[in-house]
Amino acid sequence: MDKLTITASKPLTGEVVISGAKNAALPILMAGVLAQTDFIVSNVPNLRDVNTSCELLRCLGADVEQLENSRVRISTTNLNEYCAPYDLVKTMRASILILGPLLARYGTADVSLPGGCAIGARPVNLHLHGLELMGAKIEVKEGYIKARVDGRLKGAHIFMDMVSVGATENLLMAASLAEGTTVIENAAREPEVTDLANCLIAMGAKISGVGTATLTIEGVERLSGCEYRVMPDRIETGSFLVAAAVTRGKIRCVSADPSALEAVLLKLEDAGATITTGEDWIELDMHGKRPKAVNIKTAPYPAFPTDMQAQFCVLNALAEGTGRVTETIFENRFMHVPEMSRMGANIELEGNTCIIHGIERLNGAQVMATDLRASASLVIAGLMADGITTVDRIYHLDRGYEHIEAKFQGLGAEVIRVK
Ligand SMILES: CC(=O)N[C@H]1[C@@H](OP(=O)(O)OP(=O)(O)OC[C@H]2O[C@@H](n3ccc(=O)[nH]c3=O)[C@H](O)[C@@H]2O)O[C@H](CO)[C@@H](O)[C@@H]1O
Ligand SMILES: C=C(OP(=O)(O)O)C(=O)O
Repeated sequence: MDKLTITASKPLTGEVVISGAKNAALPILMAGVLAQTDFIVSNVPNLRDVNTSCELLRCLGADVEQLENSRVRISTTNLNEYCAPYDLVKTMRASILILGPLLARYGTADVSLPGGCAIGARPVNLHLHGLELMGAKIEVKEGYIKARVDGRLKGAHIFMDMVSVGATENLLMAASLAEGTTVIENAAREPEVTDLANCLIAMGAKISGVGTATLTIEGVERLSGCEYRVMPDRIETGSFLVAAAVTRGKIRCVSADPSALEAVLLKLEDAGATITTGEDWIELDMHGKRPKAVNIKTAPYPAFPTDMQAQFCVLNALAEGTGRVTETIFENRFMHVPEMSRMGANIELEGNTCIIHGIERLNGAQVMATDLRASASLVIAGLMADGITTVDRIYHLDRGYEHIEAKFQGLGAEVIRVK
């Protein structure tokens, strides 16, 4: 199994090109099921989860070509299966996003229940409840969600009890082909939801309120393919910016979107960084100084993203002062803490809050993580650790970071993949 070795680094410097966003690309690929003509998605990152999504679409009978230049072409002409099997769903939770599109277009969908994962239980009740309000008959049998509807789904008024990115995306896709108007209240406003909505609009969907907590969808009878470019990955961007901050460096992220990252950029400024932005780039300069500790509380967008929590734990572990990090989205998203402690970090965990007392440097160690952002945080920690850090089980990283070692190398770090 591949590993990454990380050597203590000089301040990171230079430019890094940001890839398309995993968390936007996956729902957009699933939306391919809704399109009656060829659909081309560009700026698709080359990631394990993208390959799994293409595999899932192929398993339904869709023709999927992964083209040069980060493009994927999807044709549903031969789609004739309506089941997302356990073997694929268990490797990628985003598979649940096939449920809404399959049901809306074909009236039938069997999707394996995803179950929990390292970061928490991750239930799907809001997805199912919304689809039931739209007229679907759903039963859970033998580990599968079996959803059926006679004719088309019907527009409905849906109030989400909690802000859920995945449920908002599933219901948005389903409502696009439903009969009548659907209103989704307390919808997630994450930029990836907005990117999906813009893609659906480009396919012919009628959606208003995009980017707000109330989405109104007037269902249409058919959606056609289009060519759609996935937004830049705000979490990849944030991860590189934190790496530059902890190494006291100066980097520029290009092909990025500063508008999607405001909460993170403000915290980096609080930590002492100078942030400069252009339309599609972000520059961070730490002026060779140690970051100052910052307090973080994760919450739905536009608040601080849970997907950046682990990276900011590392920032605080190396900062001047004490920072509190509170996780409110997932009940178990501190898998990086024991591993960081093994590297010498001074962290106390109290319920859903970490109290982190910064130290000057960590110690290299053999570490592993059981989720994606925890793994990324350990790579960043390794850059400011004396000796060598080895990060095991990097298949998690390969789910979400394209060419991670090459990108770090381009910024002057010694991050090497060992086969
Ligand atoms: C709001 C939020 O920050 N969502 C994050 C979540 O999206 P993802 O779509 O995976 O998860 P949700 O947004 O649906 O989950 C948000 C919260 O709602 C709960 N829930 C969700 C669905 C449901 O049917 N019932 C239910 O109770 C979840 O347990 C969780 O506590 O993980 C992704 C991967 O880390 C992140 O990119 C998203 O930013
Ligand atoms: C946990 C993540 O992804 P997933 O929902 O695919 O597990 C993530 O993107 O940080």
